[in-house]
Amino acid sequence: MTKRIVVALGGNAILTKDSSAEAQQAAVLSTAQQLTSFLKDGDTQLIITHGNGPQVGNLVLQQLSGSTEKNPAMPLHTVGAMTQGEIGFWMENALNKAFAAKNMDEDVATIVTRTLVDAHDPAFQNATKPIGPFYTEAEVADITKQHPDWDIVEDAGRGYRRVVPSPKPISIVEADVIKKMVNDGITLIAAGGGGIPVIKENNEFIGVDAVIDKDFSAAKLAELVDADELVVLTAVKNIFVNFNTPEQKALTTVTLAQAQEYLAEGQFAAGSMKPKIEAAMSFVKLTGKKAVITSLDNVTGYLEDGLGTIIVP
Ligand SMILES: Nc1ncnc2c1ncn2[C@@H]1O[C@H](COP(=O)(O)OP(=O)(O)O)[C@@H](O)[C@H]1O
Ligand SMILES: NC(=O)OP(=O)(O)O
Repeated sequence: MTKRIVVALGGNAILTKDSSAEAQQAAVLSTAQQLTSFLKDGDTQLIITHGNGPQVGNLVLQQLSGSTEKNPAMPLHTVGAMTQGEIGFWMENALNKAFAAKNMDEDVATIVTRTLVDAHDPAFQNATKPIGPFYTEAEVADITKQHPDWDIVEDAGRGYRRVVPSPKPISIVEADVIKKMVNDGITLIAAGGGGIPVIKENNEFIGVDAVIDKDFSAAKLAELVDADELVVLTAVKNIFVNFNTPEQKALTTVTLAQAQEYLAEGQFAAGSMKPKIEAAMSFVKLTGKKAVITSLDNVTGYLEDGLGTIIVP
């Protein structure tokens, strides 16, 4: 029976250290090589979604640095759309190459995707999503002078970053089109960067300035396209309780009830593992299907031996 999988790619799938186009394309190629394993059985449909935090923030900076009255900087939602094109292009090339190397004949495409959000989502009053580069404490003073309207916060001990609002996805506008395309056998890159945030007014979609968390959009997309599995690929093979302590313990199969307990205990860091587990849990709760959180380099380990953290009803 055909299986439909939505994969959410973490930051390390695209950007390691070097932000150049060459380095990001090299990272995307190595990601694509791992992803081909999902299609080995010839009976799986794959929808790939990815983050855009570093890219959208960097592109906003480039927009601002060259902006003039005749050539104004584009708003954040439109810059988000640009990153879907940018990363989708890299991913298409990489998948073509990776499939060809394995003599696999797969069509690939990217769909510029809009994600519906609530104009009254409280997230618009409280910026939480880090985008763009990291700044040192000394650089923050300078950046704040240049951009007094920006919110800048410390990001998990790694430096300071600009944060923007990150409303929760209500729906994915292109969900039905995506379903049709995967049913036609196309490996699809969709809802990149969490999707372009839009609100609906008088039957029209209007872009709003925010960056949606790709793990939440992936879960919403997986729910709307009736996916059999949601697979969140990040930098760790398993999620842990007592993470980074001597009592650290890897989680293998976890029920929703257990995951809820760990969440309530504060086992998962906000802004990193917490949104992933929340997104995974929401998919499992709403669909009764399973969600997986593991690393990119464990794709084969998961597919062949069930390794990773698997969340079940
Ligand atoms: N309880 C936990 N178990 C495993 N990893 C955790 C936990 N809490 C925080 N993390 C961190 O969360 C990271 C994943 O979040 P992040 O780097 O934001 O994801 P992304 O892959 O989407 O870029 C892991 O690499 C790990 O460093
Ligand atoms: N949009 C989004 O969630 O991007 P990152 O995963 O890169 O933060």
